[in-house]
Amino acid sequence: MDKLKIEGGHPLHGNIKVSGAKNSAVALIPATILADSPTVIEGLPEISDVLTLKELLEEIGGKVAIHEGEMHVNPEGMVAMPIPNGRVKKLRASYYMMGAMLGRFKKAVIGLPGGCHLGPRPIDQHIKGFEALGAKVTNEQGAIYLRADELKGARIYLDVVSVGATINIMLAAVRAKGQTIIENAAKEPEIIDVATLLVNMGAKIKGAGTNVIRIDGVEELHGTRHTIIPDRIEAGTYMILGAAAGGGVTVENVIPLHMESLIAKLREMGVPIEVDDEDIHIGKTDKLRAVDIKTLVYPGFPTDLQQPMTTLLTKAEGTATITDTIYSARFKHTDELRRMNANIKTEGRSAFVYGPTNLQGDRVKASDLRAGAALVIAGIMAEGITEVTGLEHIDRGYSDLIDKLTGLGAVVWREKMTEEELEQVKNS
Ligand SMILES: CC(=O)N[C@H]1[C@@H](OP(=O)(O)OP(=O)(O)OC[C@H]2O[C@@H](n3ccc(=O)[nH]c3=O)[C@H](O)[C@@H]2O)O[C@H](CO)[C@@H](O)[C@@H]1O
Ligand SMILES: C=C(OP(=O)(O)O)C(=O)O
Repeated sequence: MDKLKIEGGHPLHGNIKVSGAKNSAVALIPATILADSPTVIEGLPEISDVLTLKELLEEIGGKVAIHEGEMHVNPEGMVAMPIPNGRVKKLRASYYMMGAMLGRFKKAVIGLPGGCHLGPRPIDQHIKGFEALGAKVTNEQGAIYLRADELKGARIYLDVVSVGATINIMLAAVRAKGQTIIENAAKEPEIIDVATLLVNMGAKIKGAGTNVIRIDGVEELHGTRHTIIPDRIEAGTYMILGAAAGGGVTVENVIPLHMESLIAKLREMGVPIEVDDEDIHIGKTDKLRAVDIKTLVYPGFPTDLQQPMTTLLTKAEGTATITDTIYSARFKHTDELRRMNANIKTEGRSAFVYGPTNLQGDRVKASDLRAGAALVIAGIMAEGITEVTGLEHIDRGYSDLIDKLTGLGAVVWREKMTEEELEQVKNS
């Protein structure tokens, strides 16, 4: 196992290019199961979630190759094999195998999904949707069994706005008989990306990106070629990094419309920002103002950027209140930031950051993916050396992290952990 070492205090400048979106990729890859002929997905990020999903497709008989950021999936040999816990536990998005397999085979057996520990992550709305389409869903010894004689379109109202449930129901409904209407659907850009792939495969979907999605089921889908959208959370992470340690950072390969809530908050803090067609330039700032953040469903402020933003707010003048309305327990990063000299209190679903403070390098542990991003930014801002463990979380979502950061002038490298350190991590 590796740890990340960061020598803080070096100002960053230059250009950094965003990769394809993790939260699209993890749904697009299972979606390839629904076609009867090969699909190519272009612009994939080099992250462990993509590799785990490749293995899951192979487990059910798919032929999958990745070459220069392109994934070629031949679904012809796929069968409705049960997928036990092992790999499924490594990521949350393995739940998209449920919708995709149900859509193609009308049955699936899948272990319960894993992913970041952010407090409770129920999948009741996914199951409600599958049942409305005619599937019988049971939970037997830690695995979900889904079976349907046939899937029939239905009107499904989501009790909570959920990205995962919206996509999963869409995956199952595209090959159901008749029309499905998803009401109170999530509107995230990743949903539009998945719908675009499905439509290019021959599906009939209207309204993706609004809160009502209409799907007219079709008998079969064919393979296609699809380019994934840029990762708005990776882009946001580097914009925040630019504001934290930048002497002028340009984030390339961005869809600026996806970044509006973050751009507004950074400007409110006093960060100079210039927006071009596909690039966002973060100017140099010496003084930042504290702002309040409330995470909301898209187009509100994304929960996935709440943790990196907490780090930036340690540098801002005044008190910032951060409220996570999506994941109430997404605050494990604050314990680690406190070790680095941040002044943060948490209460219920809010954190209060009292700034400015100068962060000091320390040994810290990433408890989840975006906590990892928050700690990497903290290490770059801090005085001295920071060591970050828990890299398996960061590797799930940040493509070429070290090369990208070094390209901006950061001093960051990976080192093997000693036996003693491994023992400490095991016991912590
Ligand atoms: C793989 C993927 O795309 N993950 C993203 C997805 O996660 P995830 O799919 O877990 O998030 P959802 O959008 O589905 O969930 C949003 C909220 O609804 C709740 N809920 C969800 C489903 C359900 O059946 N019942 C229920 O109560 C959740 O607990 C959460 O409070 O959206 C989150 C919110 O943007 C992001 O942090 C994750 O990065
Ligand atoms: C929480 C995240 O991922 P996942 O839902 O895959 O755990 C994330 O991308 O921030």
